Amino acid sequence: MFDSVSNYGVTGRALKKGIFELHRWNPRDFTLDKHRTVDDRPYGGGPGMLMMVQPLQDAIRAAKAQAGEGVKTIYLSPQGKKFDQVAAHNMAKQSKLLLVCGRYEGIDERLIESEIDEEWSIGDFVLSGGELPAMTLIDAVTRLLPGVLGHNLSAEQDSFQNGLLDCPHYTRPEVLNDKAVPQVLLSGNHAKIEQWRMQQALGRTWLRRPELLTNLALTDEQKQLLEAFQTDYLQ
Ligand SMILES: NC(=O)c1ccc(NCc2ccccc2)nc1
Repeated sequence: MFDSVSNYGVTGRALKKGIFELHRWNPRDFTLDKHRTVDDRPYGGGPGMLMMVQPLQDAIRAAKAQAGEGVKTIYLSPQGKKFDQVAAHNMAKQSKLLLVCGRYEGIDERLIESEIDEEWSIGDFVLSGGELPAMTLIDAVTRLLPGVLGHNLSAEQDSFQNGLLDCPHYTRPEVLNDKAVPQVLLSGNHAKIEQWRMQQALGRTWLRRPELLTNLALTDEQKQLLEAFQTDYLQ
């Protein structure tokens, strides 16, 4: 599964450039029985299985041994803290991250207490494993590492970089399905273009995710731009 972040795109290139390393540890390789069992039954009964403790614990300990000092161990689960761009920025400052991906109904609570530093969730939904959340985290964090994105600028302007949704984007042709590109974008007036983009980001955040605005301290200029957007919209 992790080939998708190691062999393609921004993350694949960053790996190739040596900007980050990715090591995989599969509990199945730490099994001691001939069936290579990695699941186990839950005490108290109930549907589903849990990750069997011994292979997972041994895999985590082997990964920590290889990582050495200063590794932060993260468990991906629906019970974790909600991952967002601020969390991605903080994680990008960590030199070593160990991502534990659960399957089945998860892992023994005692393993979380003894081995996990932080529990994170990428959203309020349940997936069949923690691998896709782990790859989501790898992608979001890697993009923030120096040298990964062509222009660091695009990382800053990335939506959610400044806590706002992104502005709309346009490319060729100038007229598409009878719709023209907003004139300001063809004007070459970069101050006006930047202002228009900020106004669109503010307006779209107000329309689609107003709760994001409550956490932001808008500058006077941003307040004016948003008010103008709202007046126009409510016309
Ligand atoms: N929302 C998420 O980040 C997420 C993480 C993992 C996951 N599935 C694996 C799993 C299920 C139950 C308990 C622990 C792990 N689904 C969603």
